[in-house]
Amino acid sequence: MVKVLISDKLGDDAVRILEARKIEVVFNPDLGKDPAALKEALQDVDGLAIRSATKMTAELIEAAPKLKVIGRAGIGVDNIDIDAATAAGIAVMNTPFGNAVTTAEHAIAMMFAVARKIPQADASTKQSKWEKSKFMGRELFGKTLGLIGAGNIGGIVASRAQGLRMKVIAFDPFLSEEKANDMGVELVSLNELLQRADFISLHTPLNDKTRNIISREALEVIRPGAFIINCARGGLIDEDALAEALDDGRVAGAALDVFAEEPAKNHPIFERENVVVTPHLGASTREAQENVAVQIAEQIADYLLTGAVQNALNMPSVTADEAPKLKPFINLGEKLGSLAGQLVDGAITGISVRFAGHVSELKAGPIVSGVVSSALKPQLATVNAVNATSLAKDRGISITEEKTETSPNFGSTLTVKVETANGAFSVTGALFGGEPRIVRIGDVRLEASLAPNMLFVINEDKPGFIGALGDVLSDAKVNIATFNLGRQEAGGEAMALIALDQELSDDTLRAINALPQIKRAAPLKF
Ligand SMILES: NC(=O)C1=CN([C@@H]2O[C@H](COP(=O)(O)OP(=O)(O)OC[C@H]3O[C@@H](n4cnc5c(N)ncnc54)[C@H](O)[C@@H]3O)[C@@H](O)[C@H]2O)C=CC1
Ligand SMILES: O=C(O)C(=O)COP(=O)(O)O
Repeated sequence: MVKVLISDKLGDDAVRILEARKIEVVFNPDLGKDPAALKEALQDVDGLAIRSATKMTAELIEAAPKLKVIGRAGIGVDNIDIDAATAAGIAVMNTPFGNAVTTAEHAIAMMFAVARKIPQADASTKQSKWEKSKFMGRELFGKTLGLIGAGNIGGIVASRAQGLRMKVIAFDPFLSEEKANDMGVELVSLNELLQRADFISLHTPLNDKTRNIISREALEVIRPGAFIINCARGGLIDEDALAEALDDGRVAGAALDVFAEEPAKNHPIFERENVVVTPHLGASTREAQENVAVQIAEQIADYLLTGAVQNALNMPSVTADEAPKLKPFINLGEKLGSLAGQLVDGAITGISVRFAGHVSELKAGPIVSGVVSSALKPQLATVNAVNATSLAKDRGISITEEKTETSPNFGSTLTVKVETANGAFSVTGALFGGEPRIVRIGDVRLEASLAPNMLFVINEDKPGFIGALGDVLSDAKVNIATFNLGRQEAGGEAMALIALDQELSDDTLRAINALPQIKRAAPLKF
């Protein structure tokens, strides 16, 4: 039975959805905070659903031998070592839209809270102080809001702020002018934003480019009296420099939902009067949590049960409709890649996949990943379908695809060509009753299904060879299951793919290679 662990606080709907799909669920919402216990619990799970409290480090990923998917019920994935997950063949998914509105609303709420000192006024009033003049605020109308990052959440914040009649400018190097125009947002440089914005709100992911984007230097050029709102990630701001800027008045106030270290307790910035804080509540509404719980449970179940891939950060998407159509071709591609990868000599420099017939209408990415991972397997033990194309790229191996709509003799064929410095090897396959068959090797037609143990032979097409080969195998007590022959012309070069019931020993292989007609004999494993 497929097993999924939920190690963070997730809506009950997630458990209901997974169990309805006959998945065993272990729901322990406190496990994410206890890495040692989490490590133990990861031993035998196929899927993991998390929020931000669970930190999926390389060490934990390594300790999860069966894990196939990590599902983040939310947006930010900086708590997951995606490179380590990819290397381990684990799909990483998030729910990019489920909590975006809620988080944008929190940013707007925080902007109001810090501009009108609502939390401070609330606390004082409840202490019966009635400090009306102490809590003089700032109006948002007509002010400039500077967004650092204007994607999903930033875009929603922009539209809400425009409703408040604020002027919205943004620094986002990946946002096109066209999209910014559609949003009614003026694109500016980071420096210009810092100098012009009355309110600055952060909405980028945390990565090496964005870490400390509000640095000490940035705080030095910031428009005096600006407010900063951060509902994205703590690591985006140099917190020590912010504390100083708050103290000397350069920054009028800060509203922080997120912190470099979480949970943030006794943080020095809490002592500042002009700071409003919440405990990473951006996504915490009933609506958003329902959305992300349902979405991640469905994505994890789909992936584990059908192979459909949605919202993955390290794999191409495959819809639930596409998955069953792709599956047999992925299998065929893997077999062809494996055959070619086992037979080429020397480091692979290029892999090409030719799609002919109906298969050319399917999504190529997952099939190509299957081909590349199985072709590279004999040379790269760590390769898998998730990391195959990126590993190939790192090694300078060219990956090409070609599509033609017709396939003369079959409904669909896949041809895989693997190149090395010593030459190229190409093999074509098709599906017969949904099962992979080899239909051509190089220019030679032959028809063979694949078995766990096989022998590939190239020989001179002369009488007596098959009998001699049969004798060697029979002496070694190796039974021939199927024998598939092909040749271009009589008396020329012939080829055979032979399925064996037993594994070949080195001695038997030596004896086969010693046969006079033999040009090449190589064992294959599938
Ligand atoms: N406080 C909370 O509870 C929540 C926080 N978040 C955080 O909000 C972040 C943003 O979420 P979305 O808007 O959905 O992501 P998104 O991917 O739609 O938008 C991010 C934007 O940042 C931009 N960007 C990337 N690198 C940049 C850089 N170096 N400088 C400036 N802009 C850059 C991108 O081009 C993109 O437009 C998430 O990554 C997550 O960390 C998300 C949900 C809840
Ligand atoms: O979705 C995100 O990126 C968030 O930061 C939300 O975090 P949470 O699920 O509330 O721990």
